[in-house]
Parts: sequence; C-alpha cells; structure tokens
Amino acid sequence: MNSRHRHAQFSVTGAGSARRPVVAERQAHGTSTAGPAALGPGTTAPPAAQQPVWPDQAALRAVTGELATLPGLVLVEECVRLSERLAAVARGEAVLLQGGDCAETFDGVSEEHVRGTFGTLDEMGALISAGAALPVVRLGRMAGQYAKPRSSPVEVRGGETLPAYRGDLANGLAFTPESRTPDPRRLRRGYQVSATTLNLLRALAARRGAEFWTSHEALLLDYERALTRTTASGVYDLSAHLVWIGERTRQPDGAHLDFVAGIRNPVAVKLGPGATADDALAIVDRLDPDRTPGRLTFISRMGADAVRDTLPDLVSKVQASGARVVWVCDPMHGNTFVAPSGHKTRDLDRIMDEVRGFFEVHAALGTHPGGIHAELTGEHVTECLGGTRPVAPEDLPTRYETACDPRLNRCQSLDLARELADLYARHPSSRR
Ligand SMILES: O=C[C@H](O)[C@H](O)COP(=O)(O)O
Ligand SMILES: C=C(OP(=O)(O)O)C(=O)O
Ligand SMILES: [Mn+2]
Repeated sequence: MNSRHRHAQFSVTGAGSARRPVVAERQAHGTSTAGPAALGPGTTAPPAAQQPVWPDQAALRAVTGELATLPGLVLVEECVRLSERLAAVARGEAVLLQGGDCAETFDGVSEEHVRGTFGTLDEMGALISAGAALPVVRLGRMAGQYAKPRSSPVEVRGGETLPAYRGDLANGLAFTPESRTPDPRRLRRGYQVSATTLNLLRALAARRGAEFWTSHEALLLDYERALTRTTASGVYDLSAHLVWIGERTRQPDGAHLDFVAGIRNPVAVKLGPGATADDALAIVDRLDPDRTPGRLTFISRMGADAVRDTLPDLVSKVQASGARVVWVCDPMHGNTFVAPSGHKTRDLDRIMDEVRGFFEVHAALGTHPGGIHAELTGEHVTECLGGTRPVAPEDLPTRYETACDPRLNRCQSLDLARELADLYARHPSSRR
C-alpha cells in the first residue's frame, strides 16, 4: 500500500459515529441531491445524502454516459445465483461471510492485496464452515468498495479546512485542494480497477472451483445508476453481485432506498443502534414486499454495549412479519474509537463481544445467526487492537495504512473466524 496512506489521522470525532442519528446527515453541507434518471411530470427527486458535489457537471454527464454503454461488471445470472445462496442462509442452511477493506483504493489494487483478502476470506470460510457444519457463502467487500459516507463533510488539519475524503470514486486522500475536489473522471477509473480486481478474483476462485461474490456500498448514485441495466430478467445494478445501503443513507424517503427498491440484485441494509423495529419493517415492505428469502439482508452494527438490548425487538418483529431475511453481524462500525495517538481504531475484544451478543440474541429467539460482515485485510497491518498476536496502542503507527476505517489484519481475522466457528458449533440450531 502506498505510503500516503500511513499515519492517517482524523480530526473528526469517530467515537460517536454509531450513535449519530441517520437524519442528521441529510442536510449536511456538501451534500447534493441526485435524482433518479427520469421523473414523471409533477414528481420530485428523493434527496440523496452523502453525495460529492461535482464541480464539472458536463464532465459528469460525459463519464456516466460512457459508463452506461460499457458491459456490466457482473452477469445477471450470477446475481440470481447469489440470491439462491442467500436464500439458503435465510433458511439457516448456510452462513454468509462478507469482508474486505473499509475503502479500497485505486493505488492499492495489486495482486498481493487482492490475493491477501481473498485468501483470508477463504481460510476464515473454511474455519467457520467446519464449526457450523454448513457451507459458507464468501462475499468480498471488493471490486467496487470505493465510496465512503463521512461523519463530517470537511476535514481540518493545522487550521486548513478541506472537503472530507469520500472514497477514490469521488476524490483523493491527499490533503490538498486539488486532490479533495471531486473529479467525475474517477468514476471511469473506478470501473476499470473494479474490472481488474474482478478478473483476478475470478481466476483465484476458478483455480479452486469455488464460488466468490462481490459487494460494495451503493453510495455514489451517479455511478450505480450508470451501471444499472434493464435486462430480459429485470433491472439489475451490474456494478456488483450485491450492493448495500449504509447506516447514514437508509432514510425511508431517500434516494438510496428508492434506488435499491428498483433493482433485482440481492440487497442489504445496515441497521445501527438507533434503528427501530418500525424502521426495519418499513425497509422490509419497501425492498422485499414479496417476502422472498435471499432478497434482503440486514447488517446489524449496534456496538457491543447495545446489541443485546436493541437487536431482539428488530429480529422478532421482522420474523413475525413473515419476512425471511438474512441477519448478519457487523461488529466493526459500532465499536470504533479514537486512540490517544489520534488513530481511529477498534479492539478485537469488543468486536468479539458484539458477535457473542448477536449469537445470544438469535439463540434466545430461535433464529439463525446468518453471518459476519467485517473490515479486514490479509496484510499484517496494525489498525485494530488485540488478537493472539496482539496489537497494542503503541503499535498503531507501525502499519496504519487504511484510507478510512481500521481493518483486522490476517491474524485477527482468523482469531475472529475461530470464535465464530466455536459459536456456531455451540448454537442451538447447529446441526451438530
Ligand atoms: O466506513 C466508514 C466510516 O465509518 C464512515 O466513513 C465514517 O467515518 P468517519 O467518522 O471517519 O467519517
Ligand atoms: C460506512 C460503513 O458502515 P455503516 O454504514 O454501518 O456506518 C462501512 O461499512 O464502511
Ligand atoms: Mn467502514
């Protein structure tokens, strides 16, 4: 990874990000409204939170027009097959393992990096599969995870204020006015590097005759819409097999839910500690009106302190609605804090605690803990604390390379997988 990613420090307060109400982001400075491609007479575009403000609209139109003519990155039949695999997860017959960088970077696409994440997910999957005695569906946060929602629209360093980094699809990480100005040509580069990554992933998966799927947050709607195609089987976003909507953009009347309601890919939505059962039920009605197992995944990211209190009501009421969604635990985003050194970090003990809480909730309700969603890398970075080869607070500067959130390194990822294997083996619904 490029040295410019080292020592990334954040002036924004990371500790409370899980507690920030979703609506607070809606009117944030620097947020533009991106409407649907075509609107009927008298209709208005739903507001889109967390969009970059593109200064060059003509360049944006040119790039999105070009992307709209290019082949999709994935095939419709692949998306359909992933829906079938996720239906098995929803029925309790498989486990979902979703992971990868918080933010992929264009410069970070190397064979070593892609192999590292792929191999880590593969090893984790083998461990979890053995513990659960179930097949594991491997889904990378890869080949398109290039857009980031932010707590603050700006970053302040040494008295200078610039737009926050919103992912390589929007602007650059370097703290200069040129780099931080959103550039629509990045959308084309994002398509190209996603294709490069996918090419390698397909080769790695084929070598083992394994299935591997791709996913990213469908945040930057100009990009997602440009890669959406109307096919004989319906409308699909062919930028990835699965796309998800994040905690900051799941407003019921917002453009992001509106977008995924219109596509047939399997989709996921993050639910933070402020989410109510009514919020979840409204999302079910909107995205999964036919109650199709595999269509909708909820990614719970409550935080270790909240998961045991907040999750039961959501799971039981969604279950009572007749929906058979996949429940996945993201134990990363509710457990973020800033270390005294200024590094945004997470402690593996807290991550494990949230995972255990997630399993306890499902054990009490008799439902299936569908899987895990983690930010991780195969490299030996020092971004999260703890583990059997422990990273201590003083180690954080050694290899802190993430462009956004702290990732588990390979060793910490395997620690997590061993814990999951154990939890599945002991879970009441386990086949053992
Ligand atoms: O993954 C994403 C981060 O949690 C999100 O971008 C917010 O991070 P921030 O609080 O550093 O802006
Ligand atoms: C921004 C992210 O998560 P959340 O929407 O849960 O905050 C993420 O997955 O990187
Ligand atoms: Mn993240």
